This record gives sequence, structure tokens and C-alpha cells, in this order.
Amino acid sequence: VPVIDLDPDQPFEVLPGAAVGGGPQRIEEFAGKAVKMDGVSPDKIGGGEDDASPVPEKVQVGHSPQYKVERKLGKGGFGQVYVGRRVSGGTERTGPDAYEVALKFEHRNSKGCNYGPPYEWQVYSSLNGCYGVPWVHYKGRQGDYYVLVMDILGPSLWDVWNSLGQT
Ligand SMILES: Nc1ncnc2c1ncn2[C@@H]1O[C@H](COP(=O)(O)OP(=O)(O)OP(=O)(O)O)[C@@H](O)[C@H]1O
Repeated sequence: VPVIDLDPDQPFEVLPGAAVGGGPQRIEEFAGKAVKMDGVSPDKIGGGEDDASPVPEKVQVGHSPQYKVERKLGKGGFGQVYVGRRVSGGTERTGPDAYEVALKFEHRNSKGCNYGPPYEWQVYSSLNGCYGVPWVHYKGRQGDYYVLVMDILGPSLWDVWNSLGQT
């Protein structure tokens, strides 16, 4: 049985201005360990609820180009996904030089980020290159959000079924 190594493979970069600050601080206990928390409860924020801080208008993480954040593609249990359009350059449809990407935002107070970057990042790293899984090209933190920059996929079967009135 192949063993998948879920250790993080790359450090991520915290951009200037991304400092955690302000807001009341609390101590919460997870798995018997005291964890210092900032601001509101992660449980209340979940998958980027509307009361969380708005996602940024522009994104640049790690060594990525800059992207303008456009329409929302969807929302999951932990994060929200938007179209990102490269501000300049970008000739490819997919890959690190793509002119359009999917940007997945996960709020730093969300339940997936209790111990730092989302655990899901390790899963994406392990699955990168697998058929049907979008390639992640850049990742990092900007302001209150952890951001993944990945290939944009076509509509899911769920999206297609709904666009046809679930017939
Ligand atoms: N790379 C992508 N390209 C295009 N659309 C995407 C991409 N990634 C996510 N989406 C859209 O955003 C939605 C939310 O994705 P996300 O990964 O946050 O959650 P999920 O996998 O649907 O659910 P859960 O978080 O419960 O596992 C998806 O259902 C899909 O419609």
C-alpha cells in the first residue's frame, strides 16, 4: 500500500501587512492544549461566512503574479473560491503562467486553520499531478486569508445538473 507523506513540502510566505493583530485575544483548548485565539470564534466563521472580513480585491502570494479577484465560483466547508484574473501578462490557459486561475481563500480564524496554514494544503500538495485534481501553483497568506492559487476547472457535475434544472 503506497504511503502518502502529508508533511508540508514548502514553507509559505506571510506578506507584509499580513500581521495578526488587533481584536480581543482568548485562550481556547483544543485536544488538551491551550491555544491563543484572536478575535471571533473560528466556529462562527466556518467556510468564509459573510461576517468574516471581505476577501481582498487583489492577490499576490509567494512568488505569484498579481491577480484581480473576480466572480465567486463556490464555497465549501472551509473556504471560498473566486476567479482570479492576472493583472498583467499570462499567456496560458493553465499552469503558473495562466491568465485566469481559481483562488481559494480560507480565513485565518476558520476551523481548518487552528494550527496555522490549512491542513488541506498538505492534501493538495500530495495530490498535485493526480488526474482531476487542480494543480496548485502558489500559496501564502495575505491579510486575514490563507490563499491557494490553482488551475481553474470547468463546472462540476453538480453545477451542470443545477444549470439544467436538476432534470
Ligand atoms: N479549481 C477550481 N476551479 C473551478 N471551481 C472550483 C475550483 N475549486 C473549487 N471550485 C468551486 O468552488 C466550490 C467550493 O470548493 P471547495 O474546495 O471550497 O469546497 P468543496 O470541495 O466543494 O466542499 P468541502 O469543503 O465541503 O470539501 C466547489 O464546489 C467548486 O464549485
